[in-house]
Amino acid sequence: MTVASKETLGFQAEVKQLLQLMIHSLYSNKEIFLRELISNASDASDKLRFEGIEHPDWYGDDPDLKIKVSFDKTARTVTISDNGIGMSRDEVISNLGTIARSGTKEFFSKLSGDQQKDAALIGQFGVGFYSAFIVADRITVETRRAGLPATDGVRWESDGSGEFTVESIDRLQRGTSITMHLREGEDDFLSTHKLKSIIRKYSDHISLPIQMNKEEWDADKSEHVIKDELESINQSSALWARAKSEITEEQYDEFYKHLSHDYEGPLCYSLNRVEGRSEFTQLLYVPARAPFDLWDRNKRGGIKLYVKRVFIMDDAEQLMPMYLRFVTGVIDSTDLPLNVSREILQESRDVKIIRESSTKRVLSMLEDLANSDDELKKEKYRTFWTQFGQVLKEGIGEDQPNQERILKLLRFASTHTDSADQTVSLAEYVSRMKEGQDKVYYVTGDTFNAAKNSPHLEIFRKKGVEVLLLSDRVDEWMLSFFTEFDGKQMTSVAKGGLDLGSLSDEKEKKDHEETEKNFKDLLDRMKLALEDKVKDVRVTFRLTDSPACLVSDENELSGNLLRMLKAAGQQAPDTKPILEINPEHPLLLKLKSDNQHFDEWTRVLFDQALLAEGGQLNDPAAYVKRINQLLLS
Ligand SMILES: Nc1ncnc2c1ncn2[C@@H]1O[C@H](COP(=O)(O)OP(=O)(O)OP(=O)(O)O)[C@@H](O)[C@H]1O
Repeated sequence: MTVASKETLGFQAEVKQLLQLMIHSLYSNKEIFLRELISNASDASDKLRFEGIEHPDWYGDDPDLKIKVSFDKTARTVTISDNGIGMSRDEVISNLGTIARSGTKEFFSKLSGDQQKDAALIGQFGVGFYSAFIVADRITVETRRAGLPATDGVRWESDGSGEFTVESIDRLQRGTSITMHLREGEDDFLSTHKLKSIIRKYSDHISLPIQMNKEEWDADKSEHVIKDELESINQSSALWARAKSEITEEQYDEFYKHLSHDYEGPLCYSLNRVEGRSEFTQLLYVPARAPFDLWDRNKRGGIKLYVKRVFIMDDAEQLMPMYLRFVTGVIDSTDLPLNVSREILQESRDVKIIRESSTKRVLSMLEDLANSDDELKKEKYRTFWTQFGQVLKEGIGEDQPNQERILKLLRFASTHTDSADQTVSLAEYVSRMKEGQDKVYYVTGDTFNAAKNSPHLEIFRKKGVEVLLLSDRVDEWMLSFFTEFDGKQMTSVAKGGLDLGSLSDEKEKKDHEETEKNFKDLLDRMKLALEDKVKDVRVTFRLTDSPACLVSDENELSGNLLRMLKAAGQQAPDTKPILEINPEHPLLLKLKSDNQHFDEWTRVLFDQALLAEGGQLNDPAAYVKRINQLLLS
């Protein structure tokens, strides 16, 4: 197929929207465009280094990868050039005309129209190439993909208002040149000093040289003149390969932003060189906020793999367990082969060692925050937990060898604070346990309120025994992987017979036996009335205010888990709950002595117990009808 030499195409609707937003909301931080373009140029060089392993001829007579920044005062342009992988015509059209990225839909749905809030969101989404339009009213991109002939060059041009043009050109050198025609009033950028200082501020960590023409004072002309000779502006060594003492906080931060496309700095980081059986460097960051696509299993980011400084792949998922997928960073291995593939990674012994070591590093970083007395670190751990706690919980099932360590990092809502904030650790719970208490009690619910108001908690509140309130979707699943903490059994308050052990005294126990005998008759009749609904009806002493509640048998799935399974379209076993009644409640006392409408009352009690624990009625209309009949009787 022959392509028309010059064609005009429209931007994808989202690009137009993004451009509008960006120009208005990021103006106060406009110099970031340079960081974004240099970051892209660096990625393009990484890609060439990788693809060049198989195609060494692509380097031709231009083997030293570098980035050049220049400006032209007369034409009022700034140009950033690289000799990286470049783009073909098709790549130009899709890369610079659309946004093909996971999380795009979520991003657009979160925009509020409020400039400040949206600016933060855009930053988080990643501003990228299009940020150049903040300072430019026209952009010209000239590029040629490595490996293609000089006649396959492409020129892309746009004023950012809705359309762009693409045409074929001859281009001798491979790689990409981006020329920004500056808007009125942006002449500040036409200065060596200004550009140098922006590069040093944001892009010092870039591992290839970023070069500019030297500028020198010419005594004869009495002015600064620009020479042909080039100089490097940055240190141009991989950040993780530098001595720790030479890396500043800002450089760690900027490198993180380059890796993660986050506009905020990380929560914490850790740089280590591991020597011994396996040799590698790991620079790992925990972000301060969850990305749009945390729950998307195909999300980008994660760990970049390098072998002896050569970039190999993005998102090397073998290097970090799934439950730590929020960690961003670089692993640079000395032992892996350069032509390593994802398949090889899966089986490599070196990769296993790296993964185990990285996992331990991340857990240590988190422990350092979680166990610190420093207010700032404590606050950071709270932030971490709010953003990533639910993901970390997956580790309880996924990473048995580190389960003990992860358990100590868990934080829960609890009746101690009665707040939805998850701040209580298991160790804290244990330290507050009552004299004679030998179990860790918890309740699960669909929502925090369902858990907090569960009738099962009544006796615990009365006796002042703390109960953990669990309402994250992952909780039930997680609980199936650990049965005790610090030798204390994890015990659901909604399962099995309530055994408060030595928390009840002898007299209480005697009274209970007596009551149970007294109610035997009533229980039998209720059981008959609810034959198809329940497994058993029994007396309970766990309730103080509610007339009845449902519990499941010790070895059966809880009502909450059954509902979750059904909601997820999964096969749920057909189990019946146990109805427990409060022998002191007036409704039960009435039922005991009054035979009128016995079956209706019993059904209503059952339905109410189901509603109270967050369940749904099978036949809500029948329930309403029954209540109305009873109200009238
Ligand atoms: N200098 C370049 N050389 C080769 N390809 C490039 C270059 N600059 C951009 N691209 C291509 O254009 C795509 C879009 O760039 P853009 O900056 O908008 O997004 P991104 O780099 O993928 O993510 P972010 O927006 O977070 O920077 C890149 O993914 C890359 O494929």
